Amino acid sequence: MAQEYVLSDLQHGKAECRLVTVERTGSAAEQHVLHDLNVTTQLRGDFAAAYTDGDNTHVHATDTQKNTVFALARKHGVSSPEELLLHLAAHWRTQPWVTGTWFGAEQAGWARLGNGHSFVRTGEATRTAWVQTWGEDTYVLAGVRDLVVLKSTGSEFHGFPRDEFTTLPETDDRILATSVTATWRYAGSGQGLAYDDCHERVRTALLDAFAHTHSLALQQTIHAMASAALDAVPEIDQIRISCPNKHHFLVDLSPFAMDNPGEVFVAADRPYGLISATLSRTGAEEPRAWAGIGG
Ligand SMILES: O=c1[nH]c(=O)c2[nH]c(=O)[nH]c2[nH]1
Repeated sequence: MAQEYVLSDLQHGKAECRLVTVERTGSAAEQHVLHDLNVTTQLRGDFAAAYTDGDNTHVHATDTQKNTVFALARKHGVSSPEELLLHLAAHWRTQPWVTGTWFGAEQAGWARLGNGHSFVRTGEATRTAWVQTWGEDTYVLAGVRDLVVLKSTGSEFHGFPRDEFTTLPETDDRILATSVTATWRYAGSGQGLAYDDCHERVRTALLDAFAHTHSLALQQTIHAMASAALDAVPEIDQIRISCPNKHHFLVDLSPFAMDNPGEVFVAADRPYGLISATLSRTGAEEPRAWAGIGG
C-alpha cells in the first residue's frame, strides 16, 4: 500500500533580486538618491498540484515575481525598503491562490562623494526589512546586521558555574566585542511609519546602550540594548537581538619575559559564543510575524 505523507509549508519565490535605483531630480546640479537592495520574494498558497502532479496552473512563476520587484520599484520608487516591500505585499496578496506572502530586503549603504552622483560603499552594517502577510494580517519588521562593536574595558564575566570541564578564568576586565544582528517588529500592522527615522533611532539606542552599559555578561548587554530600543522607539513592539561573542584573549607574553597588562590580545574567530534574546512589550508577542526570519 502506498504511504501517505503530509505536504506542507509550500512557498516559492525569487531570492536575491539585486535592485539598484537612481532617483533623479532633473535639475542641472542633480543630487541623485541611490538605493541598493537585495530583495527576496516568497508566496504561500494553494500550490500543491505543482508538487504532486507538476501542474503549474496556480504557480506564479518566480521569474514573474522578479519582474514585479523591478516594475513596482519603477512605479512607486523606493522611499524605503519597508515601503517597497509593502507595495509588493499589496500586489501579491490579491493574486489568485495566494494566501500569504513573505518579502525580505537587505540594503547596502552608499555615502556621497560630493558631486551628487558619485558614491562610496559604506561597510558599517546592512539594513534589513521584511513584510509578510497571513491572510488579512500584515507584519512589518526591520533590522540591522553586521553592526560590529567593541569596548576595550567596562566588561566583566564571573560567577558562572565551575565543573570538571571549566577552564575559563573569571575576569573583571575584558574586551567585549560582537557583531549585532537586531530585528524589530513595528507595532500593529506596521504601516505608514517614518521607517528611515525609526531605523536611525533604534540604531542609536542600540549603540548608546552598548557603549554605556557596564557589562557583567553579553546577555546583560543584549537586554540593555533591547530595552533601550523599546524605550526610545514607541513604534516598535518587539526586538530580537543575536550576538556572537567575538572573544579576545590576552596573550601570554611571559615566555618572552614580558608582562601584558591588558594590552595585547589575540582575536579568535571561532568557536564563538552565540547569545540571543527577544524582548517584547507585554502582550505584544506575535510568533507568526517572525516566521522565516532568522537572527
Ligand atoms: O558574556 C558572556 N556570556 C557567556 O555566556 C559566556 N560564556 C563564556 O565562555 N564567556 C561568556 N561571556
